[in-house]
Amino acid sequence: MDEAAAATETPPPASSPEAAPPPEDAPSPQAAGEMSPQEAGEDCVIRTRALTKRYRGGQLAVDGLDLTVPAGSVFGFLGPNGSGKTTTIRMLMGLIEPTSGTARVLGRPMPRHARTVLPHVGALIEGPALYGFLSGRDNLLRQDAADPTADPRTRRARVAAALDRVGLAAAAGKKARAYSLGMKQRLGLAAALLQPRRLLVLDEPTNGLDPQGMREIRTLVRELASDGTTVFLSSHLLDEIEQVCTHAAVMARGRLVVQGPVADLAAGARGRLVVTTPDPAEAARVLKEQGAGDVTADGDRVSGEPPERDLAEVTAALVTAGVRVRGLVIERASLEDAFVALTGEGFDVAG
Ligand SMILES: Nc1ncnc2c1ncn2[C@@H]1O[C@H](COP(=O)(O)OP(=O)(O)OP(=O)(O)O)[C@@H](O)[C@H]1O
Repeated sequence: MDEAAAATETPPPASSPEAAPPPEDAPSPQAAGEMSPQEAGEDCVIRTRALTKRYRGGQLAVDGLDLTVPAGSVFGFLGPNGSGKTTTIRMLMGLIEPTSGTARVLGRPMPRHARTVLPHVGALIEGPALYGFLSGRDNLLRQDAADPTADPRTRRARVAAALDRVGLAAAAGKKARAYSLGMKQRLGLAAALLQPRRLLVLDEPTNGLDPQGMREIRTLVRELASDGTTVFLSSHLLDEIEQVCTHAAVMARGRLVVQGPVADLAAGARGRLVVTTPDPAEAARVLKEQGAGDVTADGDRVSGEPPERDLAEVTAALVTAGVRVRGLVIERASLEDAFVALTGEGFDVAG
């Protein structure tokens, strides 16, 4: 934990107000192997090439990552614990240096352009740093005061608006140590929203929250995205990504497994044929005979990989064999199915 522990978790504020970085990078001396602005793509909010991080202890945490996050997307960065998500986010935010490869955020190379990029990025990384003895409002006032790009004249109004946005207006005067975990997460989000942002980077924003708290954060993420902010959100929860994200990248053991629109990723995996019947043993036999793969029976539910042939034939074969069919459907593949199909392993690795 040496290097990361030494780094601040909150991105360093810029030391002088600077204009929004244009997507086309100003001509600047570029290191060999760095992307040209054209390559970076104007509509990409985050783009990495062969991004790699090996920690001092020798752990290869991120291995040759090529990530492309389109502008306006809610991008889910998905992977089991230890797959390299936080390490990637730390590199994107300029908190740690990559071992090799490049990362561009808002069209600019990081960490070199951190001072111009970070004022346009709201980040919530590994839980917000809060002063327990201060109220939620005072925490935000203090954070805003530490940001040289923030206008002090509008500070109170912006803090009030951010608290309102995350549903903490009524609890604004309460000491942060009395906040629930969900309220602390929301306060962290409010801190990320003190200024208009082009990109929000949220590392496991629903971690440790109860289902209600998770729903609230998800709703908030959707609202923020509908305002045009690109949201990059890491999670180890597949259904969370399916519910809230337009795009996703799947990581496993430091490597990118797949990325793209969520609908396409799930469609890449075939659904399962599910037969509901009081005759599961006979149904399983017929399904296997008809070419279904990986047939399993659970109570009155028999499922398998759909065979190539017409389902009408499968249904007829079941009926001919005397199987009483109550239902026969193809269940839509989930992102989890896609993950399992792509990696050949379950999702709860090292959970
Ligand atoms: N500071 C560090 N020093 C050495 N190894 C580290 C450090 N931080 C993380 N690692 C290792 O790098 C790998 C990737 O960790 P990382 O935290 O990036 O994964 P993650 O996908 O974010 O997982 P989690 O959800 O558990 O945070 C893990 O094997 C982890 O043990």
